[in-house]
Amino acid sequence: MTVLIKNGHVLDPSTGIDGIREIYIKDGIIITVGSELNVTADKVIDASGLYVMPGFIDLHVHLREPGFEYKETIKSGCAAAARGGFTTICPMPNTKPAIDSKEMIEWLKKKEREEALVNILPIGAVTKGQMGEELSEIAEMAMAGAAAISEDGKSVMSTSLYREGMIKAKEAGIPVFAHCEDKNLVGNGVINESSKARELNLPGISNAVEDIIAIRDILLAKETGVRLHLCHCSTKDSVAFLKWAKEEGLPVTGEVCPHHFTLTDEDIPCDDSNYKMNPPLRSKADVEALKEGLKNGILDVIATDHAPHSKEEKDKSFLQAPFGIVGLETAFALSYTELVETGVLSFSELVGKLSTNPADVLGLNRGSLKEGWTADIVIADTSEWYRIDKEKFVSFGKNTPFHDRRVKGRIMYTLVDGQIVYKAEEQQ
Ligand SMILES: NC(=O)N[C@@H](CC(=O)O)C(=O)O
Ligand SMILES: [Zn+2]
Repeated sequence: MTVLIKNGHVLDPSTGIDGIREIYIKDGIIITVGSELNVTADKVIDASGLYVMPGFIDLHVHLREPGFEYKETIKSGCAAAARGGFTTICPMPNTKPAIDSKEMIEWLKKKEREEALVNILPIGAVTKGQMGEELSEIAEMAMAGAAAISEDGKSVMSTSLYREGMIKAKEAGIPVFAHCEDKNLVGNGVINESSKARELNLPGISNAVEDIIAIRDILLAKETGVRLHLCHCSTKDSVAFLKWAKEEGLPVTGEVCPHHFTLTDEDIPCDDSNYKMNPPLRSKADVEALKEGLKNGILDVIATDHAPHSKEEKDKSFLQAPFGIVGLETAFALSYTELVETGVLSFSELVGKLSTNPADVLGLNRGSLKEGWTADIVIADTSEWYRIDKEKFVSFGKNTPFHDRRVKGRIMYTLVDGQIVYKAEEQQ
């Protein structure tokens, strides 16, 4: 099976290519990237006027299976990923049961082979059942294919247990992905602690809830030498701590979600739980610091924290609805519009944050259009403004604050292993 992608503007920070090229693919492998290749192929994709990039890699998604299939399944989550241009996704372990054993990782890998449209790299829980009491089988999970460990959804509050887990992760050669939230400090907070919280009469979540754990985890990484990745950074001090960690030469990276650099707490119009997520939408000063962090390379990765919930759950009030919003099908457009159109990042830098850098966090041979590498490729149109329509989402979750938002950046094709797994309606 051969594929030729013609006339597209290839944008690949890993090779520095930024211009019109042809890509020739055979049996799922990129054979040649060049000009006037003079080859015939079983399938030709005309990418005139479009950008051709390495497939995006999302280090932070929630697929909800097993246990919460009414929110999302592996199949529907993968379809949403493909529609969003993501060719590899890392599901977090906060399912029921939690992904906390070799058997559960093997189960997920089997599901990937049987029904996943995109690559799945599972993340194992730090503690058994995410109960924070006993470490899970970290070495065994790594052997079975866990790409990292994380307690996402919460922090491991026992510092000594977490330190032990980090040592195990280092021995197993996998990173730790940290959700930074001090459980004792957060109380019943549901929204950023600010005038908005007072206006809506809702209990607040202060920046310190995140910052205290962020610096603790960085210090633990310094002591143990484990590779640490801070999930969904939302505060200016998280960025400052990451900067310090990098200056110290620690193997620490940071991720930010599109909603955290696109919206502030001031944008919350009323008691609408589509604006409720963890960490919460923060202040203007925090958003500015996140953008600055993206620009100067302190924040390496853009991840979605795709957190689907049912309509019934999200129809509840801010106080009662669960935390989380969907992100796979809006991430590229929001990032392109908010960062590239405004000049915060070059387009190539954005592609780095969505593909090359997340690949580097996990040490993957992906996130590049190098010859000889797997043909995981995304093709996008950035020429036209359009409005996000949640009714078009293929994710079961429609819980987004971005319905009807004007954006640029539409995914036209997604290829995994050289196979088209998504094609925009307009191209069908
Ligand atoms: N981010 C969220 O608000 N929710 C996530 C958990 C998480 O990523 O912390 C979820 O699983 O729903
Ligand atoms: Zn989290």
